[in-house]
Amino acid sequence: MIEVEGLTQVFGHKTAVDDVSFTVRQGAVTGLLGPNGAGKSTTMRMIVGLDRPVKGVVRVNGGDFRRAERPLHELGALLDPAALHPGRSGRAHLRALALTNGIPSSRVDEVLRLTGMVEPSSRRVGTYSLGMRQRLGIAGALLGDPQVLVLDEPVNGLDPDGVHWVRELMKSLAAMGRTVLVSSHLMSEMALTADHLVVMGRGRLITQGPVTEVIARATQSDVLVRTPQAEELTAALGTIGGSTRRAPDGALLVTNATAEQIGRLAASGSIVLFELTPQQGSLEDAFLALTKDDQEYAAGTVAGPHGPTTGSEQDGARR
Ligand SMILES: Nc1ncnc2c1ncn2[C@@H]1O[C@H](COP(=O)(O)OP(=O)(O)OP(=O)(O)O)[C@@H](O)[C@H]1O
Repeated sequence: MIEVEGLTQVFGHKTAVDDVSFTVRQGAVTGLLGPNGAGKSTTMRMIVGLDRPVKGVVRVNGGDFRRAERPLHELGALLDPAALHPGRSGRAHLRALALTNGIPSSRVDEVLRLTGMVEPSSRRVGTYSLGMRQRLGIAGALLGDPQVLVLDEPVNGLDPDGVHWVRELMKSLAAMGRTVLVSSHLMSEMALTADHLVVMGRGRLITQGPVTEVIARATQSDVLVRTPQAEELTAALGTIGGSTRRAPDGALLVTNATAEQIGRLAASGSIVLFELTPQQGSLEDAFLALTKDDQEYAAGTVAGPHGPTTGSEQDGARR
């Protein structure tokens, strides 16, 4: 378990993380989401003890991870794969890590096999692709077979096979009772992987909770209805405060009424229904709704050959 209480980090005049509190439970994958610059990496760096918060407390399995006797058994982290020594081979990098942490070198071979890195492990890290660095970083995080994993953008640069592998790995670690905190910008991937979410924006906590709850809270849940008696159904729904609009394919999208209410209304009014399907918003819809006021770097749209391109990370839609 990871407990974060009132975590705050300041860089010069910038409050990168502002009084953030959340809990990452064991036995689940928790996704840490937020727009660029939201403070995710800074939060993760404080959790793993790389940076000291100006305020707040982090507890890993109830204690201070920086005082752990066998840190790699307690917590494994993937934070910055670019920070690997380019002149060392992948195997040498892991061996050095293992040696300094009292881990047998047989475990190096195990994690190399687990991450599909046996073949390139004798090559210098400087020759690795981004995806290979990610795999080596994950191998390092797994080296101590830790109870807690903190992975910053682990699927960045991985091919579809690698993305699938990381997803299954995280799920299997959670199923074994481990604590997994992972950040990603890939909402479709997070929707498939995470059980819980922590959403940040501009350094602050926006929301946290089970994925389905976060989506339900942030998106409108319509019910899709197909009926040859759309007008009658719309009128009937009006009596209970429901409203309808047309989907592009002609179906009705009903707001402010549950599938059960619609079914009952239709039955009592002898209205024929061909389909009655609750629609759930996507995680991407929820993310965009939750963070719409917290986009530090909002891009503009390309207006076409005669219009200007507005907004960019450089010209700063910073508010
Ligand atoms: N060492 C640092 N010195 C100064 N500012 C920093 C430093 N590290 C982070 N920041 C700033 O703190 C804010 C949060 O950055 P952080 O990298 O934690 O965000 P993030 O959510 O991980 O973003 P991204 O999704 O783009 O990786 C940003 O405005 C960033 O520029």
